[in-house]
Amino acid sequence: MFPVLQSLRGLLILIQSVKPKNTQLCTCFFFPRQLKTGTMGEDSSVTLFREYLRLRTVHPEPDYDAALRFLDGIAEELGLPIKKIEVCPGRVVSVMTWEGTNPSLKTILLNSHTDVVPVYQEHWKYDAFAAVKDSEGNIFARGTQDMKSVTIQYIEAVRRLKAEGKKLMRTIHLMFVPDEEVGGHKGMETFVKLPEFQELNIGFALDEGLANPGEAFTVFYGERNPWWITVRCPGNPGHGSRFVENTAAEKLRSIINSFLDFREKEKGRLNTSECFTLGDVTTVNMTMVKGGVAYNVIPAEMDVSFDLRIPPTVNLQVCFEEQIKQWCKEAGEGITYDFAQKHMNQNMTSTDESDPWWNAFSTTCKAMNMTLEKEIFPAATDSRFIRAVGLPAIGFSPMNRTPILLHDHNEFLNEQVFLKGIQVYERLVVALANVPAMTCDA
Ligand code: MET
Ligand SMILES: [Zn+2]
Ligand SMILES: [Zn+2]
Repeated sequence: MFPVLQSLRGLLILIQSVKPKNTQLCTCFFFPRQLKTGTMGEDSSVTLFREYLRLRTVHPEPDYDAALRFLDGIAEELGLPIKKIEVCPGRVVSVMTWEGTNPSLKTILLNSHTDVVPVYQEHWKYDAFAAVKDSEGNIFARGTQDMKSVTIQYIEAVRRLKAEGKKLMRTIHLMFVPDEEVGGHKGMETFVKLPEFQELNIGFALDEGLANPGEAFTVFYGERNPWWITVRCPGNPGHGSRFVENTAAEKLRSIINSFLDFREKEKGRLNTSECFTLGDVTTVNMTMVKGGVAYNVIPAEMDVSFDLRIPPTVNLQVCFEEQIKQWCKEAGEGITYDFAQKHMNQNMTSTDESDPWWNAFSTTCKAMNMTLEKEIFPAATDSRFIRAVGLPAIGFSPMNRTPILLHDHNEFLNEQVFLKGIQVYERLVVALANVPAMTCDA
């Protein structure tokens, strides 16, 4: 071996060993990000993605300041203005804007949330915030699928279009929102009601979707409604050695049975119908139980919580809540319930070929030989608040040939899939921004 090369390698190993594990060398001080190649021949978009994955915007205490600084840096690189709106104390929405040639037209929103859900680190192959890339190009980190990939893909698509000197007709807003993973109360739910949201003059929105393990890409035109409910069962207390009447536990059992019997029925409906996906049935999961103070004291109250996800086609107020009331009545006296989430809006976005937004979206995908599978989103995203104010929104994360691993251990995304997604957005952004003026623009 040439001694020079050998010592260069030695130097690199030395640098690698003194820097914190898995942090980036190149983007920090060796090469500016604009270069096509980042770390060790890696595409600079991938390097940026990995850098973003390392920010610990994880609940219960997300480092939102780190994300805000990161996004500020990007806005500066891209030469785009960035606006910050503090919707609640410590909860800031940032909006980066690329103005179109006709700024009076309705705009296109590219939305993404900056927070991620917690991890069980002991179940991960690698540090969940190290963004390790294995020999197959799979990048492991919390947020690779949900949804830091999409954030960086939007950014990189816009960066490339700008670099090509493209001018788009409609204005593009890239929006970065906190707290999606905890219900959006201090994020999108509040923001859509503010004048600053109105001022964005949005005509159509893209937000997150899900990976598809096959060749196709899944797109979501509606969502199930999340209902998070706690049922409180009061009862007579007493000594643990007696047959006390009317106990909390007996009521609790009845409630649990009612909810879980319904769960079985819905599971059966999903499994027996070929044309149903998860978004077409109601899921019920018992997620928390509380009550009791000692082995030999019959408790005065026992509470149980459920996570329900209800398809937009179910009559929520009349049928569903009545059903819950009935179950409570059957279970005994004094049972009450309250909601931590009770989304009622059931707006869906048109996927009719005559709809100009959908037409632009779907024909662009077709032109790229992509197959689309249209579904109802089984969980919940910030799209529900966008649709609730009457705007069309499509949930889409360009990840095919990828197992669905959001919120799971060892969440990953392959770098080739990630890179392909940037090209997809490049085409989609152009198509959507150039949808001709229509009646809603007036
Ligand atoms: C119901 S709040 C949404 C939080 C998360 N996105 C979920 O679907 O669970
Ligand atoms: Zn998400
Ligand atoms: Zn999520």
